[in-house]
Amino acid sequence: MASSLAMGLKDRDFLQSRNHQHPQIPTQGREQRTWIFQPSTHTAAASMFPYLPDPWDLLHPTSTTLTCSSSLSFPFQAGKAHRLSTEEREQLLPNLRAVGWNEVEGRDAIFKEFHFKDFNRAFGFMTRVALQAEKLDHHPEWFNVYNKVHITLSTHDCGGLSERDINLASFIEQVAASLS
Ligand SMILES: C[C@H](O)[C@H](O)[C@H]1CNC2=NC(N)=NC(=O)C2=N1
Repeated sequence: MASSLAMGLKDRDFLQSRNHQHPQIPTQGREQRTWIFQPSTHTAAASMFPYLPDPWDLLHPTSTTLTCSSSLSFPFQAGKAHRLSTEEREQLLPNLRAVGWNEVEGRDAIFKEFHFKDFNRAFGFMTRVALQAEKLDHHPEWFNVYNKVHITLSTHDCGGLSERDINLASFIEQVAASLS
């Protein structure tokens, strides 16, 4: 079954409430979720720091309707992470490779190097990613110099790649696209 790199932005509270309602029945097969984003608010801070994200946008992501698809089973953010199976890797990794993510040699992790126009954009990108990472309780390993950001994703809790990394990579792609 096809899966999409566009799946992202899965809200932990939402997942937990789904899990709470149906704890014994993990949903198998394709998941479709639609996220309706709210318009951005304009604040003094936003005009002073045009490339930093508006906190409203981070809590209520903006102005786009995003349909999220996943062929993987529910839940994945709540509960223990599991390493991606061979089948899941075959589905998901080509999508990631297509947008510049590569597997790390000698380690079960993925890596991508991002370039921005300047430091402001790089730091705005990192700020958005950091806040989402904290919300998901899933954090990137990263390195920044001026306009470059190197990101490695792996799940320490299970010692390798999990769907949490795919989810975060998907979010990262959306943020990078919005800043380029
Ligand atoms: C205790 C806490 O939930 C864990 O340490 C979280 C935090 N952030 C994390 N980030 C990443 N990349 N992998 C993890 O396994 C992980 N685990």
